[in-house]
Amino acid sequence: MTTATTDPAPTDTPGRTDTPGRTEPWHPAELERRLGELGDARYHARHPFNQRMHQGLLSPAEIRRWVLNRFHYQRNIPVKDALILAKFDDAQLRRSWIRRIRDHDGERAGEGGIERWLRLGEAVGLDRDLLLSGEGVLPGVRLAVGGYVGFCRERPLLEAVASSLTERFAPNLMRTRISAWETHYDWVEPVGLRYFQARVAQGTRDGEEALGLVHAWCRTREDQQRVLDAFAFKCEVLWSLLDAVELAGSTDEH
Ligand SMILES: O=C(O)c1cc(C(=O)O)c2c(n1)C(=O)C(=O)c1cc(C(=O)O)[nH]c1-2
Repeated sequence: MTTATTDPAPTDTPGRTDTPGRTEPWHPAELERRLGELGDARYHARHPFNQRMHQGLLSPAEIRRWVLNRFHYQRNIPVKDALILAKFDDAQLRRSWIRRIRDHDGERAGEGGIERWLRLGEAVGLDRDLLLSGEGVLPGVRLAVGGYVGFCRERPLLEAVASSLTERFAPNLMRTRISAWETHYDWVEPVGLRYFQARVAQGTRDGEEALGLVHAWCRTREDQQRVLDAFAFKCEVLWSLLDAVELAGSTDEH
């Protein structure tokens, strides 16, 4: 963690003021333990759809439905990161956070995570124009993604940053996913896996950065509880997205 060595607490972080009756924060390790416990129980790695994906039980139509719907999440990540960026009043932190937008949008057309996801689409047999059109995105997926973007727009900086802490769990899930796809879905062209391969390092770095900021900003146990609540909310976003994708399968032929 290179950032947040001074006092970058934004004005919306309540710990800066003398709130009567505020509770001393937990040790950072205790906050991390609680995040870990929540993640173990509620991160979408445990969702039945992901479990079936890892066991090789998804049909090509289900894989395609997931890729198409997850594209709606992917294209909104830089939007929510721009909303978070606008809340920072510190140049160094903005400089660091803006990297997330570059990771997804690339430096120029044809690069970056969104492009890699479009190639994943092609690798599973989906035309990039279809993904870009937004056609076929399920209502529940729109609601879940809209909920995440809205949360980052409306909530204070501490909570918006904390909602990205699920990324600390993503690298392990990516490793499991890559190996499951190589084993069970060999009809997918390997170039499609590049998105997941790149996210292992990006997710690790982004998750650690967000954790460092959260530790630096939490002055009270109430702040830390807000972090846990934001994290739980984000777990629900990811879970709801997969619920919608899973449910659509019960009415589709595949
Ligand atoms: O495929 C996944 O399971 C997964 C999970 C997450 C996550 O846990 O938030 C992200 C991603 N992927 C991802 O690709 C990504 O770019 C990303 C950004 C963020 C975020 O909250 O800022 N989460 C995630």
